Amino acid sequence: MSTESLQVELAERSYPIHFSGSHELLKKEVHRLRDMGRSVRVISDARVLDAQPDYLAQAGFKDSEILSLPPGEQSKSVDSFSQALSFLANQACNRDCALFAFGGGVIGDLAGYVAASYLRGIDFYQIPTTLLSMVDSSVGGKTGINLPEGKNLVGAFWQPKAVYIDSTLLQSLPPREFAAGMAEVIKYGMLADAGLLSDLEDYAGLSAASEELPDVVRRCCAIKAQVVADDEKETASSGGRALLNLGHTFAHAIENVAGYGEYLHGEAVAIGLVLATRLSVELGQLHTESVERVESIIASYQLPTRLRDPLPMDQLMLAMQRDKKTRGGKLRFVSMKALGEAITSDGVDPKLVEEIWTQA
Ligand SMILES: NC(=O)c1ccc[n+]([C@@H]2O[C@H](COP(=O)([O-])OP(=O)(O)OC[C@H]3O[C@@H](n4cnc5c(N)ncnc54)[C@H](O)[C@@H]3O)[C@@H](O)[C@H]2O)c1
Ligand SMILES: O=C(O)C(=O)C[C@@H](O)[C@H](O)[C@H](O)COP(=O)(O)O
Ligand SMILES: [Zn+2]
Repeated sequence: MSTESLQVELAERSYPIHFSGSHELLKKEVHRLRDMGRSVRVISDARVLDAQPDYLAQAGFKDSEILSLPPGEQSKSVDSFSQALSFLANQACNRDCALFAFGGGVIGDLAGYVAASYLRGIDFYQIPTTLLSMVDSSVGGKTGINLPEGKNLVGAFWQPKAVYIDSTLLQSLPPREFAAGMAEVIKYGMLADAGLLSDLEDYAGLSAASEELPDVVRRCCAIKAQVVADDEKETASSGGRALLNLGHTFAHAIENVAGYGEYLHGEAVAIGLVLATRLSVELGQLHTESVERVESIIASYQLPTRLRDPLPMDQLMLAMQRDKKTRGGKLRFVSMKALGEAITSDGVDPKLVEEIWTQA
């Protein structure tokens, strides 16, 4: 098992993802920035700061440099965005200020978008504290916030300068949040790595204490780093970065229609992965037994495979129309031609999609 850093190769915007010794490396970077006369600020949430009260101080941050927001998806909003910008402006942060995100995907996405926007762009670093943010959201530079009309409808591509992954932070993560992160891990197996998917079947469950976990996290980051390096801004006409969206056209509609926070992002992704598998079967790309296999893997990681209660079809279909992959009013999905090999499928018949929703 390698613990060496990975590099996201993006020419002058390339950056490392650190695994081993990441807390020490973070501390060094904070000192380096201060030695250069630069200021540092952190955006985090109250639950993370409660669960990890000493982590930031030990890395060299002062309390006055930290903005604490309420935990949860509701903080990925225009209001929190505005509050964070005012925090920086009130402290007279200049362009030499470096902003650190200490939290899960909500904090990372929000802080990244703040960094992309404040003074037209300042340096940004990711310190992910959830499994989901370690394997997915801290890497790749998709930043943004939600609107009442749809998930992640506002944002920017803004790459971090470095990502510091310290899996000891997961010791305080609640089991439901750990499971949510596993949904994105399963997604990587389904979209690009059949071997990872069978390993997940063999493990039949993982926790923060599992010896296999660091390797699983690194494998996911390696897939993401490669996909992002090949298609940073999701502009490939087929395949490319859009493949990381497997299950998400369904998932984002669920999150939006049920109300943000009702389903965790990972829980919605888990249901979306089952629906994307069903869609692939209906499109003639996968064997029907794949549905049972995917459901069984997802359930073995304590994730839902179905909606708790039905959601209104018209609202789900409307939310899907706002998906960023939609082109010329036509729905574009990520499907699979094999478990472990995703593809993009254009112009999927909305009637078929409605039929798939009835099985959610
Ligand atoms: N930018 C991307 O590429 C990308 C990828 C995947 C998901 N996302 C986004 O990420 C978000 C979901 O992220 P998430 O699942 O990390 O949720 P989150 O950021 O809401 O964190 C989950 C919860 O766990 C708590 N928490 C975090 N770390 C903790 C720790 N170490 N100990 C104790 N509690 C801790 C938080 O306070 C929060 O209540 C969604 O908004 C999703 O859209 C973005
Ligand atoms: O990094 C990507 O690209 C992804 O699609 C990763 C997803 O897990 C993530 O949820 C992302 O935020 C979705 O992006 P969106 O463009 O569909 O909003
Ligand atoms: Zn996701």
